[in-house]
Amino acid sequence: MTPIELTDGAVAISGRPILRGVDLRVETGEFVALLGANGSGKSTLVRALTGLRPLAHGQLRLFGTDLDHFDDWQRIGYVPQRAGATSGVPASVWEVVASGRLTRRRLLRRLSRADRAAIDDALEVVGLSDRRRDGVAQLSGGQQQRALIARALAGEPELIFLDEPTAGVDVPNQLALAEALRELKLRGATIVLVTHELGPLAALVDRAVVMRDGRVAYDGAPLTDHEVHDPWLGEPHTHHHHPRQQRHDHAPHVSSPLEGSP
Ligand SMILES: Nc1ncnc2c1ncn2[C@@H]1O[C@H](COP(=O)(O)OP(=O)(O)OP(=O)(O)O)[C@@H](O)[C@H]1O
Repeated sequence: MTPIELTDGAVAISGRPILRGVDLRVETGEFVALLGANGSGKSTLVRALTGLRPLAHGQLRLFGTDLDHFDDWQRIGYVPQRAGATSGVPASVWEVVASGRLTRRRLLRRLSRADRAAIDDALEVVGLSDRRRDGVAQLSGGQQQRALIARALAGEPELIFLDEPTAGVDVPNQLALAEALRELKLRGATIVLVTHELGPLAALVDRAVVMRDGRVAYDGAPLTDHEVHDPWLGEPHTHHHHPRQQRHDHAPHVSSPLEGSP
């Protein structure tokens, strides 16, 4: 089942059009980077794709089911932008990660062995096993970000959205994050990641979707930062072909960071 199929999606906030004519299809196991300038609509698109922001127009299907009928939310993980996410929460790292297991647990049941194993595994993947007893407030910003990612991973989602996970994160933490995402990708997860700059994540990304003024301006092979700013992208692409086709078309001309990798 195709994880995401958005057709002609539009979002308006307080009557102002924010997204228009957005077509986005993401296949199982794809790692898609959502790029674009501040205010271009990346976060709004992710909120629309997770059902948090209603569509004014268009159709969204998640895992083959129309959003109106979709109720399998445990298949989806969402790591929102970090600002304020953990402020004032006197929880331990383990508790934060364990909270991500809630959607899989029956209310008022004790944690099962499977729950505990998933929590341990998530901590391991993001490299925070040794910090499990610490309060989240004791962690650096980058480590807090990893704890939030582990929380999403504890639910064992098949499709995961991450909004700016590397913003304000130092290089060692970016590398740890890239490691965690590589592991997720190896396990077959579908990943949609919002970012300004790919940095160490570039090698993992299969496809770049560049937003501009609430529309998809480019959908295809990942570009280097230099190419994203090239004048030939000045005219928004009208996005007629299938992304795979487009990626193929571009492959010979684009020095993608992926070329030559498996
Ligand atoms: N809750 C809101 N109320 C009013 N306007 C909003 C709201 N959320 C987003 N917008 C507007 O929608 C547009 C797109 O915002 P969005 O956050 O989706 O962009 P973005 O590409 O994610 O940018 P950033 O990188 O700054 O997060 C912006 O003009 C923003 O001001």
